[in-house]
Amino acid sequence: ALLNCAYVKYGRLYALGSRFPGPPALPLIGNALIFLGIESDEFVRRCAGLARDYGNRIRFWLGPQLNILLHDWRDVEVLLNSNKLTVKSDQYRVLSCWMHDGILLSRGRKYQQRRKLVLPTFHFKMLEEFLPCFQEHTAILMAQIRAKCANGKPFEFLPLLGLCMLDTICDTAMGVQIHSQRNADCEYVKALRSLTEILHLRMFDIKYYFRFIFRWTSKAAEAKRALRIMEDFAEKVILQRRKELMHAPLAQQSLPEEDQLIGMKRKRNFLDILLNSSIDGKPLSNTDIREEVNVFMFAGHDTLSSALMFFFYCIFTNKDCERKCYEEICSAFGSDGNVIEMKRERLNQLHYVELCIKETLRMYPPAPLIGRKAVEEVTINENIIPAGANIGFSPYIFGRKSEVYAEPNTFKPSRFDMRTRANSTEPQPCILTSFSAGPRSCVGQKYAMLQLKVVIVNVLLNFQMEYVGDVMQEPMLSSEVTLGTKEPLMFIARARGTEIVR
Ligand code: HEM
Repeated sequence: ALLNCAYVKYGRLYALGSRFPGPPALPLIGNALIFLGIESDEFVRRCAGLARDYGNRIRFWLGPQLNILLHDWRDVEVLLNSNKLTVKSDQYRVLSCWMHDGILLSRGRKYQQRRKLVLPTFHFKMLEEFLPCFQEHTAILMAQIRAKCANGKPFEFLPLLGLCMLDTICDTAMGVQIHSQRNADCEYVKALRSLTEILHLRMFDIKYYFRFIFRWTSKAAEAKRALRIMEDFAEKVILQRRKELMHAPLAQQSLPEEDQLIGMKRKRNFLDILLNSSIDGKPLSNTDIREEVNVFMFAGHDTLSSALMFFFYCIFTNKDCERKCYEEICSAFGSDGNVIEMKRERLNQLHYVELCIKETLRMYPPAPLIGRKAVEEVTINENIIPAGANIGFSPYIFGRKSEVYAEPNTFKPSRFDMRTRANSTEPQPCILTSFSAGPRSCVGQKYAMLQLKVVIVNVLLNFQMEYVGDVMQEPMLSSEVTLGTKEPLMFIARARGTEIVR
């Protein structure tokens, strides 16, 4: 009877899975050894190695779990745009202790409600209101870099960017100033860091993957403690804000709905919007709100710091691009870095900077892997994907495909310039998958673009930097939850118009 059950459950999965090429699998554990105990820098290389050895459609087994990687652009298009493939893959399950049923993980009707709820928070008027907040936290980053200029030594840029993004997302998501740029040792920041690290371990290291094993490890206690700190923090903020909003002047509450969401004069944040929202006529509970706030915190800071670090690496190692970005910024904002009037119309003029951002995201996508689960059998361009299979797609591997991007290892922002692409000989289509696409695309894309531009404008107007490392050798990448590098990327900075002190 057991064999019969196993046959019914896994027979078709196995039969259809075997049609895809992939490394030889061992009984019971499948290909789990490929990922056993690997370091984060190995992960990207192993996935890229699989794609090189077995092509655009690959399968590998993690125990009884079938995983299929798709990198043919026709498959990717179907995968990302399909309404049948919106459920996240099993790997995301480890995030559920933190995100619970928030927009990132939820599915079905709940997901549709959440997406509808969250979208207005990214309305362009709302984003415009965030500009002073972006600028305020970036000004502290400028002071930090200035301090690095003074001692003239190479410094690691990523931690500075990370704390700046953390301060900003906390402020825009919850309206709270945690001042992590001034005090990186605060309990909340440490908890967030430790949790993100453990979650990545859990996603890919088989030692931590299964809950019944993980719960006995020291990491489980560490994660539990970090989660408690963060949940308590968010809960306190929500309660406090709920109380404040209850006492908000009546005049504000009688504003038309659109204005209530985005038009109020005082500084607003995502939390306020969620507190004013309802689903099926019922206001959201504290738990519902906490789930969404957690998603923002998770999705909205490491992605941005990774993108910024690679952006600066790309342009400081491509001096011509740096010069063009600088000139464009000067023509929109003037050349005085001390008096920057941050306006959306000006940021919109930064066409070349935007091309450089896109090109950076192609070469170094902050979210290097995206996963979906086939809950029912689906056909993608004549290939049948069995129900129960995880389908993975890596924007990193895809971004380096020569069939899609000519000279994929060269930083060439013009490839995204639709104004010149009409006469281009480059392969079509030139798509950017770093924010995903289709029904589960990144809702924070516009927020991200604005925030990136604000930091870039400030840094380029105030500083010139040099990358301290071998310009001819691409850095070795590592994949934690977001893409990073094995060795830190070091830079020397000097205030514009002065000499580098060595
Ligand atoms: C450069 C920065 C960013 C990149 C590259 C990025 C990339 C992505 C990607 C690839 C996904 C799809 C994940 C998946 O399908 O599993 C995603 C989803 C998401 N992102 Fe972003 N993101 C960025 C910034 C942000 C920011 C700043 C926020 C919020 C403030 C945000 C909020 C979200 C949310 C809520 C989702 C879930 C959407 C859904 O499932 O419907 N992201 N992001």
